[in-house]
Amino acid sequence: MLKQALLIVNPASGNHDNKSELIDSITKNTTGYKVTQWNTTGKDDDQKINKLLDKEDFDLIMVAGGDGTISLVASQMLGLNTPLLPIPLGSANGLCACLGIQNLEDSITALNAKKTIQMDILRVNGEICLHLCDFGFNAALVKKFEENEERGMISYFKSSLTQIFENNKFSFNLELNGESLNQNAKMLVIANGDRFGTGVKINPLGKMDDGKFEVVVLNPDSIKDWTALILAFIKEDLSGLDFVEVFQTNRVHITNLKDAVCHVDGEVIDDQKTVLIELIDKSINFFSNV
Ligand SMILES: Nc1ncnc2c1ncn2[C@@H]1O[C@H](COP(=O)(O)OP(=O)(O)OP(=O)(O)O)[C@@H](O)[C@H]1O
Repeated sequence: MLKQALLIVNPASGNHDNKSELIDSITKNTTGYKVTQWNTTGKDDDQKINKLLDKEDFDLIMVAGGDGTISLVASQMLGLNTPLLPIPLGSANGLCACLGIQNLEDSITALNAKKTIQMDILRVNGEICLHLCDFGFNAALVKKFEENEERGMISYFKSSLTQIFENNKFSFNLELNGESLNQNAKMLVIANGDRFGTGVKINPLGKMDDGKFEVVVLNPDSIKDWTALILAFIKEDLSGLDFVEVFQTNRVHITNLKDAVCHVDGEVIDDQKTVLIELIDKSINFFSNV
């Protein structure tokens, strides 16, 4: 007897010319499943997905979209045992990058290998966060991208250089592991995963199923520091850099003293003066290739 799969598709995510063929090939490649497709609408999708999941018992949930769509579906699956197969059809796909899923073929590989992890989930001021949340340098880039039409790696590189020369300085108070720490930083990253969607490994210690997350404080101040940081990213090893500190925890309270821009899984959230980030006691069963 065929198992039941729900395929949730965001028709508006990413920028794929051949999206409908990709969606068709998902159904063709999931042999053994009867696939029901449901498209997001951009309005009250959380409630609609909640109803769908309530109405029927699915054996598999597939989500084709970007981080925002995967996060939306995941937020309705807390406490469910049903595995979630992410299919990277967004523009950045940071979460999928951390799961070793770069494209549709990788999703199918993970499905066929039946490899899943019980992924830790963070809550950031009440909102679900699967992948990472950061303040300062990278969040300002994400915000520029949201406001700008320009896309692609060249534009990302140009914006990064501008940001380096702008040299915006931020400071934060962190309450974690029973300590209160004041930190100056160009960027503060709260990471469940190990990398950005661009592939840059910002958190080499990151494991998404280890019951903790990392707080990475980066404060490069000179061209020499930035060069050392870029080399460290290439080597995927941030150890030995005196302007980088990494803390592991399951709860941090952040006071954003100089109003750094913040984003959660790629969605910019402005005016976050105080932010509580904690691991919640429920995980989600995600297909993964790592
Ligand atoms: N049918 C729809 N029409 C327009 N917008 C939609 C529709 N369905 C969902 N959305 C919007 O899509 C956004 C989420 O997109 P998502 O993050 O998945 O993709 P992305 O932005 O292309 O990728 P990434 O987050 O990886 O950069 C939400 O803002 C949601 O409101």
